[in-house]
Amino acid sequence: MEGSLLSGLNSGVVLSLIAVLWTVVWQNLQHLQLQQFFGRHLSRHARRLAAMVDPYLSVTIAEYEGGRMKRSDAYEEVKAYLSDACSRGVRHLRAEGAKDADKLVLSMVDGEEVADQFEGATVWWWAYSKSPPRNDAAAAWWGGGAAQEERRFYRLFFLERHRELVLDTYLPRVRQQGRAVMVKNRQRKLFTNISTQGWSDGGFMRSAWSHVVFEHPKTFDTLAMDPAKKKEIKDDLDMFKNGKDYYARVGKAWKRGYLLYGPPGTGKSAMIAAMANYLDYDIYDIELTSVHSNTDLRKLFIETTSKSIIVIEDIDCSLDLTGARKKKKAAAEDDKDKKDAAAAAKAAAGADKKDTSSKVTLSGLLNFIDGLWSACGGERIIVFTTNHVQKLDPALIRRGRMDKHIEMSYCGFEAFKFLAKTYLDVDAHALFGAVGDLLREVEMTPADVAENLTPKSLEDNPDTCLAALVKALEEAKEKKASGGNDPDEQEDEEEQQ
Ligand SMILES: Nc1ncnc2c1ncn2[C@@H]1O[C@H](COP(=O)(O)OP(=O)(O)OP(=O)(O)O)[C@@H](O)[C@H]1O
Ligand SMILES: [Mg+2]
Repeated sequence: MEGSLLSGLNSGVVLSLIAVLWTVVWQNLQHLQLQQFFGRHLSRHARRLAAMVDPYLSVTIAEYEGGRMKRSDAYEEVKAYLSDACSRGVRHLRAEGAKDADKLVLSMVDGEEVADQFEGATVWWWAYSKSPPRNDAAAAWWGGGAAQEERRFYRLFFLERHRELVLDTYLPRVRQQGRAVMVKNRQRKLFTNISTQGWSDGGFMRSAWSHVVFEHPKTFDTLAMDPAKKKEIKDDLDMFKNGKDYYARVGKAWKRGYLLYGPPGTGKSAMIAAMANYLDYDIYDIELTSVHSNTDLRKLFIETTSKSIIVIEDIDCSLDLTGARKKKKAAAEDDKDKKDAAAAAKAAAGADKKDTSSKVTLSGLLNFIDGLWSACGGERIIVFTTNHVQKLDPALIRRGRMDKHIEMSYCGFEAFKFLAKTYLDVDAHALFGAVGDLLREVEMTPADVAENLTPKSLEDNPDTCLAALVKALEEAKEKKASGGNDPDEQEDEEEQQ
């Protein structure tokens, strides 16, 4: 018994060695471009030979599935599972940061192998990668265009007599445990899209997104807004998060659109951060101006993972349908800053160029939100923000696409009281009445109120901070009375002419 196990193990190691050698030989053949000459015959014979002597089976799990469109969940799960298993037996490891700042998540580097035990059976995991081919014909087969990146794989070897155990019990267990490890080590991420300029030239990026760890401190507890409105939003988010069965029952894709609109500084971006922290989701922040076609936009979408918030900020400024406004705004700003008409013309020309290079259209965007592709994955929230809701195409913001419209408005008395509590730790004060009256007369954003309430020196206290706010509000009121114009309104007026 022991002998057969030993011989089993030995032949396992020998066969793995043969597999490794074969890969090296194969890669070199490719390298020498003799692959077409020998490759097909050799690989067929080798496979036949292996089938005669090999009592082992293998399962290969590739990093990408569906061509190169989607990262494989199974691959990530196996990687996470092995990160627990492999720190024991592997000599060469790759390390990534973990949720706990002192810890590292380890995985095998390519070419490493690790054995695992399961209900008396031994299996071996082997990590390897394939380099992109160097001739054009093979490159086209590889993934369309001149693919630049390696492909990574895990291959599992096991004895034929363990086929059922491994396929029916072990592999599902690996995926399950992998998911648990992923949750344990999960750091929330803030993704942004890489410019897609290179894609259409035939190049290929490993991922369309780059990311940093998401560590925004804003939560609903520190977001000043009407408590009733805040509760409504939190309830809506809870319903969404726990709504898997509901969405399946009514036959809708598990996603929800939010439109946040309001003047600058009213907390739209802050609200997105609070939503992500509340739901424990990742954020994908799409910069539409660096997406060059509808196809690229779709690719971006497919690469997002579930449990995420997809954000397009200032949607009115990024789409073709408001291109004219953008040019006018750029020109106006330049005029104001530099008093230089030539520079303004140049800026407008620059805006022109940008518009022609970005081919994302309204219909592309609509498709992105609720086309057939949008149903893949699930559990995604899409958020648009804008300062000018009235300029958006009604098709874009109709219910079903943007299900919930949230107005982020100027600071009201309730929001002020909240900010006073957060910033100064006061619930009541003699100046509250004056602030309340002034807030009814003048519009001030929560960002400005918060700034006035922030202590500026060690001598500052609630009295001085509140007095500073009252002063700022009075100044704003005087300005309003003397006819000071809001630049946004001015711009709107210009446009209407
Ligand atoms: N309601 C609020 N409660 C607490 N802080 C707020 C609130 N609104 C704004 N702030 C603070 O003001 C600053 C600016 O807010 P934010 O960036 O969210 O505004 P915005 O609406 O996204 O503006 P823009 O339209 O210019 O992008 C942030 O530091 C934010 O924390
Ligand atoms: Mg913002």
